[in-house]
Amino acid sequence: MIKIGVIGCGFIGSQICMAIDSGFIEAELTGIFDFSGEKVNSVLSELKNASPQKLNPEQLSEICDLIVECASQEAVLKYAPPILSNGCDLMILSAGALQNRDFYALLQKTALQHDCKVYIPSGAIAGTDGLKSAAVAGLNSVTVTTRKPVSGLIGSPYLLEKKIDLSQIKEPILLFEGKAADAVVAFPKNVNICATISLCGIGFEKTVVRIIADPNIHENIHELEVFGEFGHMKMTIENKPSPQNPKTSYLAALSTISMLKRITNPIQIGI
Ligand SMILES: NC(=O)C1=CN([C@@H]2O[C@H](COP(=O)(O)OP(=O)(O)OC[C@H]3O[C@@H](n4cnc5c(N)ncnc54)[C@H](O)[C@@H]3O)[C@@H](O)[C@H]2O)C=CC1
Ligand SMILES: O=C([O-])CC(=O)C(=O)O
Repeated sequence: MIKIGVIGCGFIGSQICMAIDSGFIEAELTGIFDFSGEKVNSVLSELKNASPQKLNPEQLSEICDLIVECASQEAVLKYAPPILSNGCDLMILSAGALQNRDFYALLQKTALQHDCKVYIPSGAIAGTDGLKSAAVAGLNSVTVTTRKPVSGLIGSPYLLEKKIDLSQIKEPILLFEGKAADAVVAFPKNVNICATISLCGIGFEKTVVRIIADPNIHENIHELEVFGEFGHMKMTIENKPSPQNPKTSYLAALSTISMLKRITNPIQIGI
């Protein structure tokens, strides 16, 4: 059975641990890590079957086949290179960290050298299958429009830096319009999907991102619009936010669980 380690015991991490614990993902939950001991203990207290060790990321990578990062972009920057250097596969949720070209190249080189893989689930967006296929023939434009309730945006570096107070807004506001490379830095906990879309399509410099704060919605709504040689694609997804972390959509955890099921199954369906 594949040995899995989890970094980050928040919403997504706890959902993965539960899915392994229940047997829905056929794997061994070998170890977990979070810089909050409270979060680690909270996950441990909910497990019925698995008994993962509390280990740091380097220790995890010595005994696991695959580590799932569901912590933060900083965690990816710090832990991904040593994990891959230990020959351990890595699944990345905080995909915005990959906007740095040198870092992306380092991960690619390290993974190749140590014969391991980096997996990026589709997360809170849909349409990555069609986008990847379409990219083969060439794309003209890719635009992501993200609309979130105010509670899902509060605390973002962009709002703090620009001193934008959303608490009293009554109508939707366009907060950001620009390239994905800047969006994932300005809103590191909100638009990791834009990194995933950039990597599937035309890259961080050409992917256009719009971020709207909408006080009248309760869902995280993402629209993807693509033009290319294949034709035109338009996709809208209305995600329920997780009750534990309003920034994160429930679908992000489900997509990670689905990808882990795929990896642990010898029969592969879809691209
Ligand atoms: N790719 C995608 O589509 C999506 C990606 N995300 C990203 O996935 C990650 C996890 O999301 P959630 O589970 O909702 O977050 P969360 O905030 O519920 O949990 C994150 C956990 O990681 C821990 N953590 C943060 N930085 C750490 C570090 N450097 N070392 C150790 N522990 C650390 C925190 O203490 C917390 O317990 C976030 O970065 C989030 O932005 C979220 C939604 C969609
Ligand atoms: O969960 C979502 O709707 C999107 C999100 O936070 C991210 O991409 O970082």
